[in-house]
Amino acid sequence: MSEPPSASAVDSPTTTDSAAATEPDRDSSTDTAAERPIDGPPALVVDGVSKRFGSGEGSVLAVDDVSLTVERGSIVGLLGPNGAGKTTLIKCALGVVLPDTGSVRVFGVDIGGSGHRAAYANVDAMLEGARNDYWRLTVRENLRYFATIRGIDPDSVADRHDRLLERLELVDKADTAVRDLSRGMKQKVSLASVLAGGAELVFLDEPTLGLDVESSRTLRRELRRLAVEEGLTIVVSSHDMAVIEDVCDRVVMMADGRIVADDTVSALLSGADRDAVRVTSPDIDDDVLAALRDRFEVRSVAVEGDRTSVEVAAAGDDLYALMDALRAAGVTIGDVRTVQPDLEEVFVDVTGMEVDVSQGVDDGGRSS
Ligand SMILES: Nc1ncnc2c1ncn2[C@@H]1O[C@H](COP(=O)(O)OP(=O)(O)OP(=O)(O)O)[C@@H](O)[C@H]1O
Repeated sequence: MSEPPSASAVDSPTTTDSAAATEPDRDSSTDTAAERPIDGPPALVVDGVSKRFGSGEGSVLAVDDVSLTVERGSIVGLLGPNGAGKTTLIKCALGVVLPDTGSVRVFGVDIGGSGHRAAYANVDAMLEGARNDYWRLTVRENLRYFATIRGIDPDSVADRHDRLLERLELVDKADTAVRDLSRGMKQKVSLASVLAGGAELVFLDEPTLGLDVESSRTLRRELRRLAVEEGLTIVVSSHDMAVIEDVCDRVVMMADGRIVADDTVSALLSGADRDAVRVTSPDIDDDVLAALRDRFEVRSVAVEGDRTSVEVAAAGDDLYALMDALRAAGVTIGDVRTVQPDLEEVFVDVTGMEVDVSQGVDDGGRSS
């Protein structure tokens, strides 16, 4: 049977009682989302967490003294190149990996303390895409199953499940076995399953992996709605900049196990030193490009038919100098546009690394 393990069953060398992450006992100290007041401590407080794998020379410091607070009802994006420590940090926050130092509090409860089961009553995760679906069960049965293992009578949340199916455009597939769905559909079922039990804090690792453009848009819309209308707190790790830019209130960038930037999307974009213009003309040949490269920072060149576009870092006086240089070279300017920085460029600036395009992000033709 092709029934992959649930997110709670992620292998790790050092684990706590991993079942606590997604299959908590509903003891008297836990309450349901509806019962818990909206005010209260932050959804997540990570304080000075470090995690090293292995020992001696070959060891890896995956997370290096990271502190982070995530307010209730916010969506925080976790960005970083491969190996930056994102997944390890999430696993530390989930209690699936034990940090070497530091503490994690979930809705005010220290997960290292005796209350860890209570802490996890309202946390769930989608790690590694569609792996937490039960493929022999139908879509609706999956939702009922995941509500049940969180200690919730599935009949009592049937309306919520109907809404989720509707919002994620899964109504037509509600009675279809998950194994018969496309990869993208399975991905959406995974998300619905994570949300089915009413967890108040969810960690989503690459939630749009394998989704087509339309499905990705639907999912992003639903994530925002869940945060804004239902107060869900979401920590999303993705290489897909569109997801991060679209849905996140705030972005935390990691590199080499450390946080290297932590701000709102707009603040990160406006702080980027990225003033540039893109000039398009049929007259930009190799000689013109060489002359431009001598005097300016040429960011990219793209050739389309008989027209060449060149993106040059230029603002203020540099912009006048650029225009003068183009005129002197006999270039007829067909089109000039200012280029707004995007999150991908901020990411490259901050981490000094390229986004891994194999993980679903293309470079928008900038890599010529
Ligand atoms: N179980 C483990 N045993 C040994 N090393 C590990 C383990 N898990 C992660 N690492 C190492 O820790 C570092 C951080 O890995 P992690 O998976 O947290 O990064 P990431 O930012 O999530 O990367 P990606 O974007 O590729 O998923 C890497 O060098 C990785 O090889």
